[in-house]
Amino acid sequence: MNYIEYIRSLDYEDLEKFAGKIRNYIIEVVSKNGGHLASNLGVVELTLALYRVFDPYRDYIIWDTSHQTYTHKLLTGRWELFPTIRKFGGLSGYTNIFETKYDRFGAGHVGTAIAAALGIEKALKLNGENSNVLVVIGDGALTSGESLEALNQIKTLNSKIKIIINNNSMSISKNVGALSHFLEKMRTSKIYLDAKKTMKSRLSKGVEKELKKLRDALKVSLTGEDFFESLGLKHFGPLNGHNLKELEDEFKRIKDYEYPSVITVNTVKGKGFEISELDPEMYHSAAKFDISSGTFVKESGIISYSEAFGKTLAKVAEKDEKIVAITAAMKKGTGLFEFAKKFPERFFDLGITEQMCVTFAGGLATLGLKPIFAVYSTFLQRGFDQIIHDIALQKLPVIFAIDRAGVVGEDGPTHHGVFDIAYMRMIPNVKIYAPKNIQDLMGTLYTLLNKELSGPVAIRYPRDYEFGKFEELYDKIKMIDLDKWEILNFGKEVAIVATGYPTMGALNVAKKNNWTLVFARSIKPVDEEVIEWVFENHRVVFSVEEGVKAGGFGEELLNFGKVEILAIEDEFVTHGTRKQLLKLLKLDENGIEERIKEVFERRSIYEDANRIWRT
Ligand SMILES: Cc1ncc(C[n+]2csc(CCOP(=O)(O)OP(=O)(O)O)c2C)c(N)n1
Ligand SMILES: CC(=O)[C@@H](O)[C@H](O)COP(=O)(O)O
Ligand SMILES: [Mg+2]
Repeated sequence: MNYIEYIRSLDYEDLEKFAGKIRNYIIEVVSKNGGHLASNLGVVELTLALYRVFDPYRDYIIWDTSHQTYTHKLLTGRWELFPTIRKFGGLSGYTNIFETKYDRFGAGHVGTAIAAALGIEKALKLNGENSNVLVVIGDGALTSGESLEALNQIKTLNSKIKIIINNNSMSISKNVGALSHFLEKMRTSKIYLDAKKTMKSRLSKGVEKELKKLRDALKVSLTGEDFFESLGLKHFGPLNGHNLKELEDEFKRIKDYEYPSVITVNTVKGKGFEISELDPEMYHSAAKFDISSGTFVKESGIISYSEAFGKTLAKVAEKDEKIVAITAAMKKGTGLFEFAKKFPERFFDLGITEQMCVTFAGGLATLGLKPIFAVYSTFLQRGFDQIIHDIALQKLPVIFAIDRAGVVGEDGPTHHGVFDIAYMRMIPNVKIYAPKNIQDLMGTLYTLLNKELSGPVAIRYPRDYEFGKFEELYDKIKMIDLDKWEILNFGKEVAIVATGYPTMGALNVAKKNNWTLVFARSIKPVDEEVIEWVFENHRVVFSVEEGVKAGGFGEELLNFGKVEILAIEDEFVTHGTRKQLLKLLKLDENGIEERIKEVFERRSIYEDANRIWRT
């Protein structure tokens, strides 16, 4: 069925009913699979109106971040497959050019759409093609550096793109920063909206030009100088993002507009499902939930790495006023909730500005504060230059709490945190630690916060959890000799040197097979005494890490002897549960054992043959 033709055939009453049907379908599927519920519920009408006026099969509609593209997916040929979304082998939770070419540009990270759209528009022009190029971007994503860089070039590039701002005043948490205040004023200015309505109804067609002038002046007087117009874009709206007719009328009006334009659309994040409307932050990236109560389906008695990190930080910070925490719009995900509540003056949510967060932390560190930037591994990729140029070069004692290190699960390849060992390890002056479990993460953090640091430090930990209670774990917390590797099992022939999350699985394998297991909490520096002992006393040495092989921990060990590296090969990892992916990568217990036995057998056959040949 061609849903684009179908939605165009409906009158507004039926279209509204269809919007309801889409909402129910999204709620039903997300309740089973998890996903970006609130963001998607907010853009149902926006997507319908947009696709009645513009053509997703002909025009180029680029969705920023693309976590809000479920309606787009449903309308562009994926209705039946939708229940597979985010599941292993199923649809991606984001736009993906390998899924369909009507996902015009893949994303997952914030702020890429305007730049991509400008490139696409230029390419179309150079190819002699003529299609509309549009961007749909959230108010949160709009504030990221890359969006602002691209906005700044629109006029110079003679672009005609149309940018639709989905203005719901939310990033994941409340949106922050001056631009968000500007949008918020636009959104809530009842006077503006009312005045606009009155003017429209009172003035005749002939004075429309005057009306527009008046409207612009009014906009400026209420919100300050119009940010977008000062960049050379025409600014329309704000529109009611849940009024299909209002949206459609305005989209039609600007369809053939010859200038670059911005249309602000006010939406309610979580719209149409009371539970998510009331708490859009909780249902931004929702786990599976019970539809009637909204309760998340999760095991009881568990604690996540993020939670343990955040609670430990908040506790230690009670006694140390120098500790300050930074997030790039990820307060909830990184577990900084408690810290933010307890120490608002020492907590900084700088919006989606990973680069800035790194340098900001550097500034804090120069004057003796103890900054800790809690950030997902995949998003810290944005701050790579800043880590080198602003932090490491100057040996500034900034702690990078790298959450979601390793495979993250259902978010897939845009979000897996598999590159941080490689991108941090290559930088001089940086120390990197990878705890083996939650107790160890707490001890590592506690130690780092209680000692004098000589330069930047990273701790990496996964999107995972364990059974346990924070208070009990905190009672057992102790200072750790961080750079000392620990031999957790003494065995024969084979030695496994493991770092981070896979260590505990590897330990079971080692015990079962009477092999040596060394836990390398410190990826950098290497404990040279222990690694030399390992090579002197074992026939085959394996390294295990949850990260890419190229530039990873195993490669560091190659400087000391021959190592069989168990890590992620040179490929992007798909989406699925963390368990499924670790199995796929052979980094779970069975996989580690299987690979070691395979290599060990191969090596033994080779060595035996060699011996026979020599005698
Ligand atoms: C570079 C980067 N940093 C952080 C994130 C995490 N993140 C995903 S969506 C989002 C909020 C986006 O807000 P907005 O664009 O307003 O979309 P909404 O969900 O409100 O519709 C954030 C911070 C990301 N995807 N990419
Ligand atoms: C779209 C995005 O980048 C975030 O919403 C991300 O999906 C959150 O991931 P967690 O669920 O791991 O916090
Ligand atoms: Mg938003």
